[in-house]
Amino acid sequence: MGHVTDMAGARGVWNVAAMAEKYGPLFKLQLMGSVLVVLSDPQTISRVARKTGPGPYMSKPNEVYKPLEKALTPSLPSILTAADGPYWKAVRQAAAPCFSISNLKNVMPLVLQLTKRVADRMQAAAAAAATDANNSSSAVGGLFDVSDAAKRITSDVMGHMLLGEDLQGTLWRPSEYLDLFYPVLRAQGELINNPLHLWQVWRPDVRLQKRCLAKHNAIMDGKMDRLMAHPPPDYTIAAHLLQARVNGQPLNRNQLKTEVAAFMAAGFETTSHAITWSLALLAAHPKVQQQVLEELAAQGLAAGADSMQLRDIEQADFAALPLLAAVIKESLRLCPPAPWGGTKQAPCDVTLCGHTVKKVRLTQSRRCGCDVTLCGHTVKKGTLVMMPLLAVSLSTANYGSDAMLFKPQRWLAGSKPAGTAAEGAADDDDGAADRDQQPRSAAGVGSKGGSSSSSSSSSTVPDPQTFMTGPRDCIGQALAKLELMAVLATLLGRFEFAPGPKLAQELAAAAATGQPPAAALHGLAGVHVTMQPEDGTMLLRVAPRR
Ligand code: HEM
Repeated sequence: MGHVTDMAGARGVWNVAAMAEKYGPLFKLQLMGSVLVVLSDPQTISRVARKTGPGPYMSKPNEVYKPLEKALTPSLPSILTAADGPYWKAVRQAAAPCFSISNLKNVMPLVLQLTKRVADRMQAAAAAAATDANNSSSAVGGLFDVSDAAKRITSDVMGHMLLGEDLQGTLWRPSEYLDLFYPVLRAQGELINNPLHLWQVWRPDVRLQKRCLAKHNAIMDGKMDRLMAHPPPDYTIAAHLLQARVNGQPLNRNQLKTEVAAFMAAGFETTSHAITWSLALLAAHPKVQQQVLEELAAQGLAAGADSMQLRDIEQADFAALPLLAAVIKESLRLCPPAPWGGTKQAPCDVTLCGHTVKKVRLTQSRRCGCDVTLCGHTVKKGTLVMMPLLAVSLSTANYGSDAMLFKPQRWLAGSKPAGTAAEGAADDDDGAADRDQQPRSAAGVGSKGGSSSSSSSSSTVPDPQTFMTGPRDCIGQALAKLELMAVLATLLGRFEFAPGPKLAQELAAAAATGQPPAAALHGLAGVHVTMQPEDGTMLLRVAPRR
């Protein structure tokens, strides 16, 4: 099919998505001596990821996730990377209560406070642009980096939730952690692509990455010193982790450090990109943005003639904002922050999709025991089964010929009568003629059935593949959904968002070649573990709503 490097690098996941489109919902890649099965059918993915249902449960293979452990010394497994077993279970059970509905109620005021700090900053940027005598641009509003702002909000949320610490990102104080995080993430991405990378010490980029990793390690050591000296507040994830027991023993300092780093990274990064991509997609689809505004206004959540009347969103409002929830689902579909999804390993031979995948040896020393059949194909014991979410999202078999179009109304099917204003607006924006409301084989995917126990109302339940399903699903998904709804409602009720110069240029280029706006966003994106703006920024024009 190609070279192994087709899968590596910032664009590798798009190549795998293109292969899935060409070869179907289950195909096999041979990587050196190993066989990798790639799935893009949502039902088969649910079947593989869940513990219940037909067939054996597939565990997470630690060796695949090992490069993610290299950011800290010593490199230890974390909740994110450990294979299913007593260690992972103890950490997961200890942390789970932090994401309960009752605990998240306390997080809502914090999210609002942090978002309003960002709104003040946006207001200032818009005001400065309005009074700037040198501003020759006819475009309305001030330029604002929403990617930077989103990272500041979500990292501050995690600072409080994880350690009870105010990281002051939304006060625009310098943050050593944020400055370092992206070089560290890129170093990890490089490591996944090329495990020899960190030994190539003659390369200046490798030396820089090594320095970043060492500094990141030192920051986490500092956090541990503080944690040991001053026990964190009871509501924090760290406090819960201190209660974890593995075979009767508490986590040692290095295990605790590893978990704190894993929660911090997994908790702030993905959600910040989800906010960024949602705002960028709405900037590129002004009619949908207008519909969202009308939905917010109907609930008293949008600035009108008297902006003093604007009230804060509450969790109880979420159910009355189905279009905003659908916009979030559609953004997570088109720009999944974790586009590689998850990888599992067949514990024995499994049948999937009616195909048989032969017994393999991953390494010289590991021998496989039995075969596994998936969808009628037998996947042999030891085979790695990869479930890249971007391949699920872009598959026309799953979402029809309009899979690349931003159509939030596809998630309203069944819950909204056909022909609502929202549907019309979204269709017009992408010029989509196809009004078929049902996602194809993913029709059941957005339903409550596949979501985890932490999900809230059906209107806010994203496609379960966004957060994976089963025991290794995303532990933080309820927090992520809360942040997305609260941050987006607060910002969209106050500001109008339009493309900044770079996005406008990409959109024009895409339109000139007959490509949809999502292709323009993909053109600006790169995958370094997560899908993020390749240059780290997303400049949009922001103008206060009147
Ligand atoms: C839009 C935001 C988010 C997305 C798209 C997302 C996506 C995912 C995905 C796809 C997985 C499965 C990875 C795999 O199987 O390899 C995962 C796992 C995980 N996520 Fe998230 N996540 C988000 C937000 C969060 C937040 C807010 C937190 C924590 C506060 C979090 C913490 C974790 C952890 C700890 C795991 C590993 C769970 C386990 O294996 O038991 N995530 N996430």
